[in-house]
Amino acid sequence: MTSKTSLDKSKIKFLLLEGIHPSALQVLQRAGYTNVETVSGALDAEALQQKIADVHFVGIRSRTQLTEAIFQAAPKLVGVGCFCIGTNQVDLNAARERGVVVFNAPYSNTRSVAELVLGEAILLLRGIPAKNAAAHRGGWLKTADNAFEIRGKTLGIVGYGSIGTQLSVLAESLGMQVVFHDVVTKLPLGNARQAASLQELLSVSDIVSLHVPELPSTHGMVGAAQIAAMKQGSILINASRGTVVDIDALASALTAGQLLGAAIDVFPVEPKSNKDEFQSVLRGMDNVILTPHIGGSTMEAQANIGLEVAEKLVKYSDNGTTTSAVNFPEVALPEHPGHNRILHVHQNRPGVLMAINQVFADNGINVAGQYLRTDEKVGYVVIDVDTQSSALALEKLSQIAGTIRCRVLF
Ligand SMILES: NC(=O)c1ccc[n+]([C@@H]2O[C@H](COP(=O)([O-])OP(=O)(O)OC[C@H]3O[C@@H](n4cnc5c(N)ncnc54)[C@H](O)[C@@H]3O)[C@@H](O)[C@H]2O)c1
Ligand SMILES: O=C(O)CC[C@@H](O)C(=O)O
Repeated sequence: MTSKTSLDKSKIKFLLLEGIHPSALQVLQRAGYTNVETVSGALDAEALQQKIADVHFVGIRSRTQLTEAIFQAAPKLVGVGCFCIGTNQVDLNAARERGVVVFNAPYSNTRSVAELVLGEAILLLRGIPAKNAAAHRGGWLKTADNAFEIRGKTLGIVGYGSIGTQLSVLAESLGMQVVFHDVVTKLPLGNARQAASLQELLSVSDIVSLHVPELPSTHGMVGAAQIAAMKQGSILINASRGTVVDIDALASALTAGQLLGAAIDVFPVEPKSNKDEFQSVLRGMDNVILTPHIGGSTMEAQANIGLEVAEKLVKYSDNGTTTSAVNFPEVALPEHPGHNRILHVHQNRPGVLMAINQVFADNGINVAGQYLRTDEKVGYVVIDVDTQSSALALEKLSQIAGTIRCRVLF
């Protein structure tokens, strides 16, 4: 599979889905990319397959599934921007094998999630969701029964990464004790401590909050057995991914009164748009805060994400830099004044690099700069050449066996 692109900016097409913040559009336009289509929601597979056929860069959030079939339908695609943290909605291998670079925003919404979780913990400890629901129906639940301060309570954080650590610091500032569980040994912040196991965390925590990525190993990691191991009267919060918690098991534990309450922001199946009905066995439970996957949805976070990811796409499109790509060899490149830059993505197997260099020797093309990074599957070579040599070099490099994609930047 070989393809070539060497387009001026007005011909490079961007498709931004799922209501990505206008800050992204501004970055693209400032950088000279005017061919940008924005769509407020996600597209279903069929509509996306049609629309993506002539697109070079696509921007998505968590609702758009970029599957192998979608990549097959996108011969011109060179880059994906996930305007969020999670990249589980993208088949990262399918992208890499086609030379499509995927970027995300690993930090911009972490504070928003941490703040939401803390707010929910306070509200649930006081029984506010149920009191609020009752008041809306004309009820008056004035009681201190089962209402607690957050001070002195133990917060169990599962997944001590960017969000988990922020939450840890904020929780301690409120006087909480923090215990965390992670598959990696992590430096505890403040007075937090790493639990010996998930089991231990569940057994000591008043509130358990989940912050792991969607992975095969996190699928169903909180099921009936783990919920049963939680303290009587404790609280479960999930703002990670819907596949992490067995919702039926959670509903049973809430009905049985084992848990005081829960806050769930992410679900195994989420509505495709704001017009579709949300279905869950948790609907109607007054001690459960249900939110529509908005942990990271604040104006601040979305504006920052728009800037961050759009800048990464622009940088890759302008000069080939792949720094912080989630599926691709990372190369930080200088500018290339006075030269054309060729980007060559190839299968990482013996002989390809030699063939690349042979092209320059055989054709008398002087190399002004060369940069290489590989991973186990893919090699990414960037070569700066004299402007008059780039067409010939592009033609010859594109013919090398093992070439996935070759294009030139002016
Ligand atoms: N609700 C929202 O709107 C929202 C917003 C942002 C992120 N998220 C989700 O939250 C997740 C976490 O975000 P982050 O930025 O903190 O990610 P991160 O990668 O910084 O941290 C994840 C942590 O989980 C740990 N981990 C992985 N597998 C584990 C396992 N099986 N058991 C225990 N720990 C495990 C990792 O070692 C890492 O420390 C994201 O992947 C995303 O899915 C949701
Ligand atoms: O904005 C979204 O759709 C996803 C937000 C969040 O889950 C993330 O992964 O950053």
